[in-house]
Amino acid sequence: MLALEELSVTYSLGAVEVPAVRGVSLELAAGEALGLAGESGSGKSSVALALLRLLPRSAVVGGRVLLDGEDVLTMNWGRLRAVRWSSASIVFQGAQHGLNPVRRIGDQIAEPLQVHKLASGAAADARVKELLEQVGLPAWRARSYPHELSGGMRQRVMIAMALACAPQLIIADEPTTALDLMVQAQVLTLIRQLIAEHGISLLMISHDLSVLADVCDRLAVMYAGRLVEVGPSAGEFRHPYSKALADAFPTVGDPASRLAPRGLAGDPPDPQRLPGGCAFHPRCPVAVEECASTDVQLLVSGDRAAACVLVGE
Ligand SMILES: Nc1ncnc2c1ncn2[C@@H]1O[C@H](COP(=O)(O)OP(=O)(O)OP(=O)(O)O)[C@@H](O)[C@H]1O
Repeated sequence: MLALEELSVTYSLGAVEVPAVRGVSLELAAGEALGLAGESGSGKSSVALALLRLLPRSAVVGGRVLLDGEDVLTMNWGRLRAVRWSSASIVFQGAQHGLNPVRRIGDQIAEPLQVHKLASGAAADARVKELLEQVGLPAWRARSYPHELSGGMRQRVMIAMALACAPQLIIADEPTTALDLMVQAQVLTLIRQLIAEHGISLLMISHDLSVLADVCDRLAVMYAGRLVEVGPSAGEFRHPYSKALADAFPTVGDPASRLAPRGLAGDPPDPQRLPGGCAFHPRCPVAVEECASTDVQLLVSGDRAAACVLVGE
């Protein structure tokens, strides 16, 4: 249903070029949930923004984004407007910034319905109530303003908006990062239920692999703008970076794992000064000489692909 082919994003800041995404190829089947993981600055949000063409045209320097076979990057504005919300919608990190503080919740949820001429008047009101109930909020909340809701409730409203036009794909960028742990668990359960009930595909982005593994069928791990591993959520990671990232977070449902010492030494590289060879090699606990010179591509073996000279075919 969704295919990214060699997607590349480079931000130009005057004379400075920041290569944020470097040749990312990924596929997402109908009804599948795919998690995109990586540390801050690895390029995850740039992928999400490029997907719905929410970046300046000059930033997407290469590749294709095929949604049901149609390239989002080259479609005309009319078609793009139709695709946004109704084929694919996005739930951003930090819901409080996504809602208009001076408009009632119900009016904001109804807006995509009206723009896409799917419902207006009483029919839109009825759909808003239905959507609020689907995300676990009482229908009377349609009359509330964003400041009258908690962070978790506002994130539920964002999810209701994303569902409004019954899209095939929802992109959720760190949907629970700004929430406390209890509310985070509730929102994750809600996302899981909704995608299963409505057969929606999900691209969920997070730095937290344990959260992604809890919701998604497959995981893709990014480092310095590249994919370093793609494979099923169940099963062992092969790339040393994915392993280190997985070790950096406690496992959902395993309280003992919270007590173990965790962390990943060093910092991600500056995109303007990427190390030669594998970009992870200066931090890699198992790097060999070859890693400094070999820029290895993703190698598929079984149901998993990893970009590491030590993993092999
Ligand atoms: N508008 C921009 N102009 C210039 N550089 C940018 C811009 N947006 C992102 N970058 C840079 O691109 C790289 C990738 O950023 P991006 O936000 O996509 O990563 P991320 O993995 O989503 O990180 P986070 O989890 O912190 O959002 C970073 O080096 C970032 O500083």
